[in-house]
Amino acid sequence: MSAVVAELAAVSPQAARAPARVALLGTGTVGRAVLERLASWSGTPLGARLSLVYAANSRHALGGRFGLLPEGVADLLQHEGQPGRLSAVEAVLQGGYGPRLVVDATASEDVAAHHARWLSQGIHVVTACKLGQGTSLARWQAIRAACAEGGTCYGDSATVGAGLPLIRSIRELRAGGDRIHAIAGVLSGSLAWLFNHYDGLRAFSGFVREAREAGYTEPDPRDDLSGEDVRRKIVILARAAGVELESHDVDVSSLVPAALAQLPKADVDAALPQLDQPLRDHFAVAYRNGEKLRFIARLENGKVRVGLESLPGDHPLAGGAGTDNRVAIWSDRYSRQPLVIQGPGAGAEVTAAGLLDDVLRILG
Ligand SMILES: NC(=O)C1=CN([C@@H]2O[C@H](COP(=O)(O)OP(=O)(O)OC[C@H]3O[C@@H](n4cnc5c(N)ncnc54)[C@H](OP(=O)(O)O)[C@@H]3O)[C@@H](O)[C@H]2O)C=CC1
Ligand SMILES: N[C@@H](CC=O)C(=O)O
Repeated sequence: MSAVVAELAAVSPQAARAPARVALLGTGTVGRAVLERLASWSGTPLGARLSLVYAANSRHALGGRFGLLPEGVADLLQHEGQPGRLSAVEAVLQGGYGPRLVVDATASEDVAAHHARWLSQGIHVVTACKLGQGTSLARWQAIRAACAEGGTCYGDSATVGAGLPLIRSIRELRAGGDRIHAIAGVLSGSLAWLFNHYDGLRAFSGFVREAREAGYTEPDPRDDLSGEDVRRKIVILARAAGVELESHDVDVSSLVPAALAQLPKADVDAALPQLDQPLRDHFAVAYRNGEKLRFIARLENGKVRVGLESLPGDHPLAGGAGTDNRVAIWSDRYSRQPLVIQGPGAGAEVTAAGLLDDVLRILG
């Protein structure tokens, strides 16, 4: 029981049982799945612990002091939502007794820039967005300082491995006295899916469109293909491992040709075939050597690199299927044989479950 809840329980047992008030930002692939999971909890003990009091996307926002029905939110937002401002989040979470939480299911820089502010005001933040902890060191430090100032928690399980126990395992190893020696693996669900399906015959761009339709890519798939998404994830893991590096310390080899990188987002889809020939060439070389293409991030000796590698088929990092992330962690106790964590690393349902698991962990 948190100190605040214990204090409330002494004064008013009813107040101590008040449900947490939750603001959901983002109603896209992941946000919709959060709403579906919340709706499936309706009338259950889990559902009774949370009250969704605010929901917003980039166009509309909806507040309901006494709670919104998750199943009706998408419709209501479209028909009755008002233009939202991030400053409204604090106001709508005010009042009442329960803990206050923001769930960030956006890929928005503006929203990430608010994380530290909310945390310092006593609002917990649970996020799937990596722009909070995976960009500048200054922002990462500000988030940690804000948690200490506000007595709040930052739920980040969904930022790497879509909720797989990756960040948590690294933190637990360190809490148990281990030093982390190295981390290596596949950290992108969409790139895992692409290289598990690409056969060198059909156009790579077609597979990219399929991965986007399935909800595995970032809103702009160039964020995956350029290695930027993986850069953010390995930065988050490295910092959790005690290596406080800057984003630009990571050596990233992008798959995106310069001409494609420069296009406005609206023109990207038509230009995706620019990927086809270079990827066909990479595949042909790997195939001739009996190897598999994998997009790998490595933290070794304090240095971090990210890029496409051609690995023998029986290599420990070449395994897995679908969107599987597969990550090896070497530490004091796992010095010869690494701890290996594998499982789906992208997808709406696993990510939404990872977010809501963090919410429940914070509520204790
Ligand atoms: N997809 C996946 O498998 C995984 C995704 N993630 C992360 O989850 C996050 C969301 O991804 P995904 O759902 O796929 O992306 P989508 O593009 O499907 O959804 C993003 C949502 O954020 C909303 N949004 C943008 N800016 C704001 C804002 N200022 N205020 C409120 N809402 C805003 C968008 O609004 P609008 O609808 O108006 O455009 C949209 O609803 C990303 O950070 C991603 O990296 C993490 C793990 C796995
Ligand atoms: N676009 C990301 C989604 C999860 O973070 C990925 O492909 O892994």
